[in-house]
Amino acid sequence: MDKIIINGGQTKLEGQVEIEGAKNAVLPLLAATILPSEGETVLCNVPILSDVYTMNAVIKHLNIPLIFDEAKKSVRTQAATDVAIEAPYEYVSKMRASIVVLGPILARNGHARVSMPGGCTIGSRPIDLHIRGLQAMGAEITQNGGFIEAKATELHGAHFYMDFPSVGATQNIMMAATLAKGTMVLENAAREPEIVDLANLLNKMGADVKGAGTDTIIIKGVEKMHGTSHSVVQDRIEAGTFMVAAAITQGNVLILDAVREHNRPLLSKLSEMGVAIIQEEDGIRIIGPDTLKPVTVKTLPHPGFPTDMQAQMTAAQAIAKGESVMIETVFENRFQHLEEMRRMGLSVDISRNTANIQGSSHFSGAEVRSTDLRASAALILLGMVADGTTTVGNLKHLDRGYYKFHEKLASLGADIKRIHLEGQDDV
Ligand SMILES: CC(=O)N[C@H]1[C@@H](OP(=O)(O)OP(=O)(O)OC[C@H]2O[C@@H](n3ccc(=O)[nH]c3=O)[C@H](O)[C@@H]2O)O[C@H](CO)[C@@H](O)[C@@H]1O
Ligand SMILES: C=C(OP(=O)(O)O)C(=O)O
Repeated sequence: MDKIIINGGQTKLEGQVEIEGAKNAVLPLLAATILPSEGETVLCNVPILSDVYTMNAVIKHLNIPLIFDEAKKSVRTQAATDVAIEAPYEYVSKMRASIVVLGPILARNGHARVSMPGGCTIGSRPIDLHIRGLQAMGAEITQNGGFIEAKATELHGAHFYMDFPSVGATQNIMMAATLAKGTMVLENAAREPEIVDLANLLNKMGADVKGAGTDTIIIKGVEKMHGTSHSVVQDRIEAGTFMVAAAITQGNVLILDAVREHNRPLLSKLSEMGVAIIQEEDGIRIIGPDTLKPVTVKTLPHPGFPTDMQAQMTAAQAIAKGESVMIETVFENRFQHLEEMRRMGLSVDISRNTANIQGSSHFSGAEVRSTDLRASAALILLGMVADGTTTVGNLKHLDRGYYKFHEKLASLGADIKRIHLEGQDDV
């Protein structure tokens, strides 16, 4: 078991930080390597994360030769002629995003079996929209023994309206439609930058996808697809996490190559809090003020405020002068970090999906435990401004989405280290 130990209170982060390729982009990009029937695919700027190893294992299990060169941060796959049909529980239970292999396996084989993803600590993770979209394209879907099984003699295009712009359902339907007969029109589609990145890869592979990044995506089916090369888009959530880190420590940090367009809602809220945001040639500089102003934030699908930045933003609201409000509309159970933050002195009232946070200039270090991926980052952030020592445990969540997080913070001046305790496992 590992723990992160932070001596906080005095830190003012300074310097510049490099951001990895996006976890939430690379996972569907890896799933897309199922689609080509010829050639090699090379993905560059691949982040070194436990979720990437899990998705690599799924792809290899499907008979697709894959090499992950960590030194070059690249993944190479060879198109397979005999793609297997099943993604077992072993992988899907580790990572719900593995459900995005359903559409591509079905497109290649006319038959796919994927273990049901189930819920997770941040809320239930239903896949009704994935299923209804594939059914609209002619797939027959059954659920049995914890598996979802999809069969289609021939997938065809259709009009499908999603009553919520689900990221995963958009990706699954897009990928299934690339090799279908005719034209698929997907309305109220998710608009995240990671959707655009997937569409770009699919088009380089020979697919015909238009409109990604808008709420209507049109996919014209093609006969076959081929390998290509592609660089993964930058992780806007990792970039956003470092923006908040600079903002709360009265820091001055250049987030290298950060894309303003991808982080517009966060930058707008940070600016409302009094943070200086300067666009430079090499990235975006964030300068934290002496005192942050309180803000009301509501999470929404892109281009609204991302739920994946909610926990980190509450660390900023916690130290703002006055009362802030956080409304979480995407996942029903994503406030567990606030309970841990109470151990450090946070005063918060939580009622259903709304947290009223009383800002304070005094927090004290404590032993806390991360409950999910972004909770782990948020606790580390608050640990940097709390007096004394904060110890953050259960880091398996952090390792799903952040590469060398403590080393990057240390290089900006934080007093932070990671220790390994023999013989004790995360639970
Ligand atoms: C690997 C990845 O990219 N993960 C991201 C992706 O997750 P993911 O793709 O799972 O998120 P979705 O956009 O699908 O889910 C958002 C909401 O829609 C609901 N829903 C979803 C599908 C469905 O068939 N039915 C349904 O009701 C979910 O319960 C949830 O309340 O987008 C989320 C929302 O931005 C992010 O927090 C995750 O980091
Ligand atoms: C919730 C997240 O990821 P996932 O969908 O992979 O659980 C996240 O990245 O914050």
